[in-house]
Amino acid sequence: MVAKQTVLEFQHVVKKYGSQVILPDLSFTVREGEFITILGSSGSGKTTTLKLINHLIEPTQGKILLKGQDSQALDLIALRRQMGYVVQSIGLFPHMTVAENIATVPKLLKWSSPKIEQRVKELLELVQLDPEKYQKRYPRQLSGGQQQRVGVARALAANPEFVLFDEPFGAIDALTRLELQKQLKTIHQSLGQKTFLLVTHDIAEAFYLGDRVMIMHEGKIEAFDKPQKIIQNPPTPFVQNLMATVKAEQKMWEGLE
Ligand SMILES: Nc1ncnc2c1ncn2[C@@H]1O[C@H](COP(=O)(O)OP(=O)(O)OP(=O)(O)O)[C@@H](O)[C@H]1O
Repeated sequence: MVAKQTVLEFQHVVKKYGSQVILPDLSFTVREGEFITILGSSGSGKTTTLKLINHLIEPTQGKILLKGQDSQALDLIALRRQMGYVVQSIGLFPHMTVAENIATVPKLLKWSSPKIEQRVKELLELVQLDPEKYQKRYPRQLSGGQQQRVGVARALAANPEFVLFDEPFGAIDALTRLELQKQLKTIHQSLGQKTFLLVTHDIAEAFYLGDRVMIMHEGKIEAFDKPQKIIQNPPTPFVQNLMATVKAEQKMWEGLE
């Protein structure tokens, strides 16, 4: 099997706000088509890491390479075009229909109307919303889960190579969340070469979705490996504690059976 190329690399990235060190020294690589989940407690630097990738913020020191190129040297618009971004608050434009929301970036890129219409339909089908039924609705006429599906469709609209998800299902009820997690996994598999990075503090979500899971604590990587490997061999006391919490929770459920 041919090894997949590295598409993202952090080289000794430091992020500080004033004298507060958020990321003391972060290095890691991601390969094309991987689904990476970033798990960590509140304030561990997960969102900061995502924001650095799409240049919402700049590193204090160190380099971020995108497909081998220093991302600071890249044109910001071209860089953002390669990246879809999905956030917890969804951020759909309230005065635009579902179709208009999804079409935002294709319109900026001046795609033709038939091409945009076709893409909107295709994406709504991908996220399992019937285009006939939903494309003319406004966000307020959708449930939270449906809105988040539109958010995913919008992020994928211009066919970006990277999609960044920041707690996309954080505000969604447990049942819908499970459904969306399954769908997202299928979407990632069906798209083939897209690289997904998803931030969460839900352990089950991170381990279910990630080809590799990055566990962060106080701005440092405590583990970055396949879920099974982390479960079998938790590399640090922090990760061991985290795994022990999962086991304790399982026991609690077994006790109820
Ligand atoms: N603009 C800023 N100025 C100063 N400090 C900031 C700024 N943005 C984030 N921080 C701090 O950086 C740290 C990491 O924040 P970050 O949002 O990356 O955490 P997180 O792991 O995503 O947490 P959560 O799960 O709560 O969203 C926090 O202590 C936060 O207060």
